[in-house]
Parts: sequence; structure tokens; C-alpha cells
Amino acid sequence: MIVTLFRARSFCKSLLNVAYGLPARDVGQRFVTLLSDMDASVTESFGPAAMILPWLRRIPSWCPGGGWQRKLGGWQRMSQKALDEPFNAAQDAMSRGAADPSILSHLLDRDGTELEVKEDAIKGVISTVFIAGADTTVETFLALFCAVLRHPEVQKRAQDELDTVVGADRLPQLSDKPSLPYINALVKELLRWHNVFPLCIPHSTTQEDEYRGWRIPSGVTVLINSWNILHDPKTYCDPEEFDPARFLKDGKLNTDVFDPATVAFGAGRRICPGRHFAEDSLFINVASVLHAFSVVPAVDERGVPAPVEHEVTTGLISVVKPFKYSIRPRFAAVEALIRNSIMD
Ligand code: HEM
Repeated sequence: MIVTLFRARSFCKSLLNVAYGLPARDVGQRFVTLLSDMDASVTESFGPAAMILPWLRRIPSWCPGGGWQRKLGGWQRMSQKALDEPFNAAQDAMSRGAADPSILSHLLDRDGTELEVKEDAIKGVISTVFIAGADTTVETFLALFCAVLRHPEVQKRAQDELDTVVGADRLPQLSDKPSLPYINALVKELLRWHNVFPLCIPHSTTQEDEYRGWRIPSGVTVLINSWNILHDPKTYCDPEEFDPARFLKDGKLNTDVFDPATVAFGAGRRICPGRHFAEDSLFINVASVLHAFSVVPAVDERGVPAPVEHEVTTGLISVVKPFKYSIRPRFAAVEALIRNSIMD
């Protein structure tokens, strides 16, 4: 349930607001579903083999291994709807003065005179913001539930910090960020421990290069093995353990420790443009959920807790495999606080 809630209400609706300017409370579930389905088809069309061996995408649909191409027609029709519908709704909202400032309004202002030529490009850019930003942030966030079930001491320390700094009368805000070093460290550890793009996104060399004596020809696919970098025991002691304290020293963030954001968001000129947005989204959602709720193990009818393993899927995006858990409100005012925050 909470997964659906977060997909629909939190990350996706804020992304639709930033990208299209559609006010978060007005955004229908339809746009979230349309764009999420398009996102899933993009991820599937980038299956592990086709990602590393791009020529596989040229296999005709009737050949063994070309099965995904048969799905292409359906994906294309669905993608066109996902490109058109939120774009049209945003333009309608803009014409009524009901839209917020957004990437779309910025692009239209800048390119207004050439809109007819550029409309398709603008639709593509805007939908990419959603595709690239939704699953990545949601799946990183969902790893939190797995992490705190496996490490209840992490949840306790985070909640102690939240109780001291925020208190039970309100929910955390972004302005609390400098006063919540452990929550900041927890977000860094999430980006490190469960790196959603284990091989980033394939890059290609435009010219021949050399790295430590290795010749890299022009035009070859280059992958950044960010999972390995972020689980290197030379950089992080016990890298498989979830331990936010590794980023702290004397109660503050220790800038001497390699920041996972340096590789988790890719590198070079195609580095993730949403990285600051993602880190802030993760901060506010991690802080809010741990402040309002405790994540506890699900139990069976005999009271035996369900096991929780950190098992992940393979593919372009790595997702924590499903596991069971429960959440409990931490104090009486939680419901009212959440209701008020949704109304704001
Ligand atoms: C935890 C969350 C996120 C992670 C781990 C992540 C990671 C990445 C990575 C590894 C890349 C490929 C970079 C490269 O090619 O070197 C990328 C690209 C991209 N990301 Fe993110 N991202 C996240 C959230 C977001 C958000 C919230 C947005 C939008 C608000 C976003 C927008 C984009 C876009 C548009 C690209 C394509 C950039 C290009 O090809 O030039 N990402 N992201």
C-alpha cells in the first residue's frame, strides 16, 4: 500500500509538477500510470543484453531473441499517449493561468517562436524527466524499508535525531536538513548500499582514448561499474552492511569519506541533471516517514517475523525484490499532521 502511495502521491506528483507545472493536488492518477507504463517499457527495451550489445536491437522480430520487438508497436502507441496527454493538459492549465512554473513553461518561453518545429522534442525532454526521475528515486527510497528492518538500530538512531530536532508537533521540512546529519548520512548510505543504476547508463566513446595503458577504441560502449565502486572494501569498510554512521565524524558529515553521489548519478556531460532534486526528495521522504512511522517486521499467524533479505533484480535499474513489512504510527498526532500537509 505504501508503495502505491509513494509512487502516486509523493515522488511522481512532485516530478509532474516540476516537469509540466501541473499542480500536485490536481494531477490525476492517469498521468502517473501512463508515464510509469512508458517508463517500464523503456526499461524493458533496455534489457541487460540489449544494453551491452546494442546490435541485438536490430534482430528482426521473427528471429529467436527478437521477441521484445513484437511488443514495440504496443509500446509506441502507449508512449505517444504518455507524450501527448500530460503535455496537452499542461498547455491547457497554462492558458488558464492554473499551472506552476516548470521545465515545460521555461522551454516554451524560450522556444515559443519555434514551437511547431520543436514540439516533439519538448515532449520528449519533459517525459524524460519523469522517466529518469520516478523509478530511480522511488526504488532508492523503498530500499530504506529493507535497510531499517535489517538494522533496527539505524531506525532508532534516526528517530532519536528526528525527535530531538523536529519534535512531535510537526513534520520535518527541507529547512531541517542542516540540523539532521544522521538523516543526511542515511540518504548517502541508501544511494551507496542500494545503487539503482549498477552500471549507470551506457556511454560511447566519440574518439580513441587511453586509460592506465588500456587503449579504448572510438565508438565502443563504456559502462561505469558504479555498484562495484560503491561496494569497494578499500573505500567502505564492510560494504555490504548498511551503516549511515560511516559518513559521520564528531556528529557531522565527514567530507573525507567518498560521497556515493559522485558515481551514483553517473559522470561526465550526461551526469544526472536531477541529482540535487533526487537527494532533496530522498531527504524529505526518509525524514518524514521515519518521523511519523516505525517500520516493523510483518509477522505470520504464529507471530513469527517474515525474513527480510536484500535481494535485488538485474537490468538497467536494480530494484529490491518484494518483502513483507508493517508500519506503525509513532505518535497520536500523526494522522492530523499528514492530512494537514496534504492540504497545504
Ligand atoms: C536516486 C535517484 C536518481 C539516480 C540514482 C539517478 C541516476 C542517474 C544516472 C546514473 C544517470 C545516467 C548518467 C550518465 O549517463 O552518466 C541519470 C540520467 C538522468 N537523470 Fe537521473 N537519477 C536519479 C533521479 C533523477 C531525477 C529525480 C530526475 C529528474 C528530476 C532525473 C533526471 C535524469 C535525466 C533527465 C537523465 C538523462 C540525462 C542525459 O542523458 O543527459 N534523475 N540519472
